[in-house]
This record gives sequence, structure tokens and C-alpha cells, in this order.
Amino acid sequence: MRGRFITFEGIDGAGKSTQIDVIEATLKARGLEVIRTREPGGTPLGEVIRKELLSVSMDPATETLLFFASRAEHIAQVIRPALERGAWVLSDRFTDATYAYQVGGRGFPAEKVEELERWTHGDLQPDRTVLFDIEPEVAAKRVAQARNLDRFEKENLDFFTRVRNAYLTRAKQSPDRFLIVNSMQDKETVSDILRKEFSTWA
Ligand SMILES: Nc1ncnc2c1ncn2[C@@H]1O[C@H](COP(=O)(O)OP(=O)(O)OP(=O)(O)O)[C@@H](O)[C@H]1O
Ligand SMILES: Cc1cn([C@H]2C[C@H](O)[C@@H](COP(=O)(O)O)O2)c(=O)[nH]c1=O
Repeated sequence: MRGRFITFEGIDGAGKSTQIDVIEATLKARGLEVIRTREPGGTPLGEVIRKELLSVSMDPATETLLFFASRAEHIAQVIRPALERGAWVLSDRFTDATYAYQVGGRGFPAEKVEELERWTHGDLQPDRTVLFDIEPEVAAKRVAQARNLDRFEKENLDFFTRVRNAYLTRAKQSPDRFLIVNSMQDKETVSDILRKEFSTWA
């Protein structure tokens, strides 16, 4: 039986990595094979592309193409083979991030992203997407306390407000796929919601 493809989205500092740990443990406790991966990255070539994307300033078209180059490799080398052998794939970000950051944040044309999506995905779409929703001011404080900022994390609050709104619009367009979690609640409250959801979701 084909595995399940679950993606995790939200603005920087929303708390995805913290909660993916919880979901991974919940699914493994069900006896499932779980693969944890991320975008950009997830393959040796994707990790090389990630390093450049997070540090080098570039044209929005170049940026979008590099995210899709990393994604094409990720789909071919990791996601499809894992799903075909029945594993569950947890990806920290996927194509919704391109709609949120490049289209919403940078103003890159949505039609061009749709074309790249058709080309690289084929029929592949996430089965479930958890959107960690948070006010940009709160997320920025969390990130600033936790680490040195990368190129995206240095963007201003207006940028992150556009990204957040673009995510919420995507979620409204696919309400069956998205689970929106209020990520301004404390960690344990968010973890409890997700444990409950993923202890039975199939
Ligand atoms: N619910 C929460 N309440 C308070 N702090 C939190 C919460 N969730 C996560 N944090 C803290 O906020 C910081 C960012 O969390 P995390 O790295 O999980 O976010 P992220 O969404 O994966 O970020 P990025 O997308 O930038 O990698 C960490 O220091 C984490 O401990
Ligand atoms: C997949 C994807 C990612 N981004 C941005 C979002 C984040 O700022 C970084 C990745 O860093 P993280 O700490 O692993 O979240 O990349 C993007 O702009 N577009 C995308 O498609």
C-alpha cells in the first residue's frame, strides 16, 4: 500500500521543527516506517542548493527555479520511492512554501509556479498539510532568540505578513488537505492537538 505524504508549512519560527518531532514519534509508535525530510534540501544536491538559497542574494526567477530544482531531485530520489514502498514521508516545507514566499512574499507570478508545479510534480500532491499559523511579530522574536538569521529570516514584517496571508489563502482553497494550527499557543498545547490528530489519521 502506498504511504502518506504529509507536509508542514508556516512562516519562519512558527514551530514546525519542534512539532515534527512529536508527529514523527506518534507515527512511529503506530509501527509505521517514517521518513523525515525537508525543502529546500532532502538530497545531497538539494542540500547544496539550500546553502546557496539561504545565503546568496538573487533574482526572484532564479530563486523560484532553484527551489524547484531542489524539489525535482527530492521527488525523484526520496519522496516517490518512499511512498511507493509504503513509507510515510514528513516534509518540512514543500510547494505551498513557493506559493507563500515567492508568489505571496516576492510577487512572483503564480502562473509560472503553477507551470513548474505541473512539470515537477506530475500527479504528486501532499495528502495532508499542517499549517502552523502565527503572527509575524511573535515568530520573529522566537527566531531572533534561537539562532543567527539566514537570508529569508532577515526579511521584514511586511514580507512575513504577505507570506502568512498567502498560506491562509492556500489553506482556504484546499480545506480538506490543510490542518491549521494556532502556533501562538504553548508548545505542549500544540503537541497535544497534533498527537490526537496523528494517532489515528490514515
Ligand atoms: N509554541 C511555542 N511557544 C514558544 N516557543 C516555541 C514554540 N514552538 C517553537 N518555539 C521555539 O521557537 C523557536 C523556533 O521554533 P522552530 O525551529 O521549531 O520553528 P520552525 O518553524 O521550524 O522555524 P524555521 O522555519 O525558521 O526553521 C525555537 O527556539 C523553539 O524552541
Ligand atoms: C521550500 C521553500 C522554502 N522557502 C524558504 C522558507 C524558509 O525561509 C527557507 C527554508 O528554511 P527553513 O529553516 O528550513 O524553514 O526557505 C521559500 O522561500 N520557498 C520554498 O519553496
